[in-house]
Amino acid sequence: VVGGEVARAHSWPWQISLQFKSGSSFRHTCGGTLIRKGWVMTAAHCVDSSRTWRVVLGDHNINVHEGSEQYMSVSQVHIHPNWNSNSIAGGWDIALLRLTSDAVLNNNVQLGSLPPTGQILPNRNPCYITGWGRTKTGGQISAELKQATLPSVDHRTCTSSSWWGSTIKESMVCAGGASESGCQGDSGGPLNCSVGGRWVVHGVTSFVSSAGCNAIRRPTVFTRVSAYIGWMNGIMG
Ligand SMILES: CC(C)c1ccc(NC(=O)[C@@H]2CCCN2C(=O)[C@H](CCCC[NH3+])NC(=O)C(F)(F)F)cc1
Repeated sequence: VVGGEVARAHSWPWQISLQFKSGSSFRHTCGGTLIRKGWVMTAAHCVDSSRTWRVVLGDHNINVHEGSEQYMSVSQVHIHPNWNSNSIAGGWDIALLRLTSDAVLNNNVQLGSLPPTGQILPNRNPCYITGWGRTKTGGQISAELKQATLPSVDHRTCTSSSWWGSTIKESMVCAGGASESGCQGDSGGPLNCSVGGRWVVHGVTSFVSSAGCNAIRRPTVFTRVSAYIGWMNGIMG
């Protein structure tokens, strides 16, 4: 996350760290959202390589064992069937991870709320991106979970020629302001939007400009969760 601030610990208790085994330890690669006790929603581009995954729940500083963490193995990766790893602009950048055991819900670990099918946010709806991604273009990932306000940018603006143009599909959400954005390592994590006084996960962090994370007129692009409710329910049962 570029800009914003370090989140108060466990204030986004559905945020997970997706990590892969590297030698004898695990490395953070993406974010994700706990949506059922046994299911995590993330980005397809995070899991389209065969690795040994683990999901860490209830984390704040990913480099420190704080005692609030739950370490879960992944028994199945369900990547959207239409996902094409050669075309991030094609959309479909969503995946579900089946955990080997159910999370224990508590103050540090809670389920994220999903929007109803088809719900589209009004322009400039208040939203926060959260993640342990890089804190500036080409920088290091953050040890502590960060948050930044990213007002949603409506489709008409985001698809205009001086913005992202036709790269943006109906199944995507743009959000970002001047200096705040997502960055590498935030992929797969939630775009948390305030709707009716409650936090609803409206986006899965998908991509930013290859010219820089907070490039002007290239807001962060998210998979629109409300376009995939049916698919997710079909998988999770
Ligand atoms: C559609 C096309 C014009 C296009 C648009 C944006 C990009 N962006 C990128 O490639 C930048 C640079 C590093 C990774 N990255 C990204 O946007 C990666 C997803 C890459 C998936 C492709 N393998 N996502 C993220 O960094 C983010 F923001 F989600 F955390 C690449 C191509």
